[in-house]
Amino acid sequence: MAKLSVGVFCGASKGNSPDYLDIGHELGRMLGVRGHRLVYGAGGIGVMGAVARGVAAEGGRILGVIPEFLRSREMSDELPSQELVLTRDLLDRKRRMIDGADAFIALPGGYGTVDEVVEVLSMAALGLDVGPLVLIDVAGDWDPFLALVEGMAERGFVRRTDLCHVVDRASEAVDLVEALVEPMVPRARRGSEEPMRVR
Ligand SMILES: C/C(=C\CNc1ncnc2c1ncn2[C@@H]1O[C@H](COP(=O)(O)O)[C@@H](O)[C@H]1O)CO
Repeated sequence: MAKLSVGVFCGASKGNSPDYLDIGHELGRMLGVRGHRLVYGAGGIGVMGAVARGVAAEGGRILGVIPEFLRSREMSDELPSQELVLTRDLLDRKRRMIDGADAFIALPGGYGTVDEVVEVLSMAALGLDVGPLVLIDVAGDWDPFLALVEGMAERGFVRRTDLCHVVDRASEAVDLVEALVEPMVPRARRGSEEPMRVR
């Protein structure tokens, strides 16, 4: 199996149940064990931090991408060692993460997570070059979002409602991205900024 760069979108908050941090950490561990590189928003807090620490616990590789203005707010003391790209703003971060990943896994989160998920879905809907997207559902988290998409389709505003996959376990998500990316030619890495190492 080729080693992938997997973009993970998830909350900078920890949610209202320990399950969110647990599944984030488990996802990170799975990525590390399978030798995939985590591409994420460089957070040391919330579910983002749990995913990164999971990867680090298995000695995995991490690329963090964060706008300068979020560094002090989201990078925290518990941030594991990683390569870091600093971006001008959130839009630049999103572009860099999407261009730098072969596939995407989204855990529950807030506005930032939904923004990133919608970006990938709308790119796929337009036929642009973007990796497959798998959503991990912990407690019905994605149901309202999926209902919104179904509703838009029923009203004739969305043509495809099959542009992402939903699973409820970290291992299923990793299995699925491996299966979805394997038949494809790996995407060319874009972006020219040299990452710096932190910690
Ligand atoms: C403000 C802009 C766009 C819409 N909002 C966001 N876009 C991208 N990233 C965001 C946005 N709001 C928060 N974030 C960051 O995403 C990460 C996860 O956030 P969550 O809300 O906890 O899911 C975290 O790093 C947030 O800071 C203009 O481009």
